[in-house]
Amino acid sequence: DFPPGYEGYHNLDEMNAELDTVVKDHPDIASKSSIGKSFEGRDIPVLKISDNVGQDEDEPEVLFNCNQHAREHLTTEMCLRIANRFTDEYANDQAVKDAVDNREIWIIPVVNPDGSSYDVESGQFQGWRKNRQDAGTDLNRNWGYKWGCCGGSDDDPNGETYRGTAEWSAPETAAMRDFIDSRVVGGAQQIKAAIDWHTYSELVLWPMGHTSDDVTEDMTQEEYDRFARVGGEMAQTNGYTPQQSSDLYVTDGDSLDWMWGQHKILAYTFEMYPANGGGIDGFYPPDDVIAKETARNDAAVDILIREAGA
Ligand SMILES: NS(=O)(=O)N[C@@H](Cc1ccccc1)C(=O)O
Ligand SMILES: [Ca+2]
Ligand SMILES: [Ca+2]
Ligand SMILES: [Ca+2]
Ligand SMILES: [Zn+2]
Repeated sequence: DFPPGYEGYHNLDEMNAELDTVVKDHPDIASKSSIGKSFEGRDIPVLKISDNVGQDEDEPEVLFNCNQHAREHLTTEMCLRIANRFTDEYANDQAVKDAVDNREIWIIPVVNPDGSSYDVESGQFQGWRKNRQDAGTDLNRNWGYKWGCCGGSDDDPNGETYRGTAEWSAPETAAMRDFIDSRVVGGAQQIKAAIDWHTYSELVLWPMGHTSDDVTEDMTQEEYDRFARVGGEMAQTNGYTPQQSSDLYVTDGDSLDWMWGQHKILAYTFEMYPANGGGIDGFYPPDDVIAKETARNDAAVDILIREAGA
């Protein structure tokens, strides 16, 4: 479990219990299911929030996914903040009610349950990033858009950005693919916008990651400009720095390139608090920052949900 000073973070059992409580307290607007299993056989839960939650309604869909990278535990707290806010506030916040009544919101708090569990189970942080398949695959280099194309990942299994043996070789990314693919209804992808949450550096990132070019075969100038405009709006509200993800460094097989390249989902990564933390310690802020550093993103989340209907 998490060490002393970190009790406020949810381990896997606590995360699942939290989702169950949300559904129990709000059965008409929340439901829980699984998108599949991790390498070690753990469920990867997904929460759906919407009016008439048991129906697939013709409403723009939005995806928030967290904890692709095991040690980035603050992101799980971000996903749980979204889950709680859009259910608890439904009755008394008109903006929240409008969002829930006119969107279908999907929340995946832990994409990498094996890695996340391994990172804390000894009671001492392991600084682990990858999944727990063999020497570990970096899930954010294993997605299937131009996988391994561009020097943005490692072919050494011991490397921190090891891309895996093939695109989708990690069960966790394959489960994400299958879930997102399943949201194509009548030939149209229903998920219009997404945030893939990471830590740390306080950045709002948009595709493409595999090249530093703004315009590519899969991104027009207009589409790039929309990413930048909305990214700038969101960064305005949380004080993060907005930029193309490749401005940070080139990546291939990352989530954003596939979500946009394959499905034209307006997909961002938020790198959360701290701005800089001096190496490994930056991944482990004490639990007394959770409330502030998750609420800090409420307005950006609202912008993304609005934008899904644009
Ligand atoms: N969270 S992080 O420190 O690993 N940074 C991310 C940054 C990132 C996120 C999304 C697309 C490209 C790059 C990474 O996967 O390297
Ligand atoms: Ca609905
Ligand atoms: Ca729908
Ligand atoms: Ca509705
Ligand atoms: Zn990350």
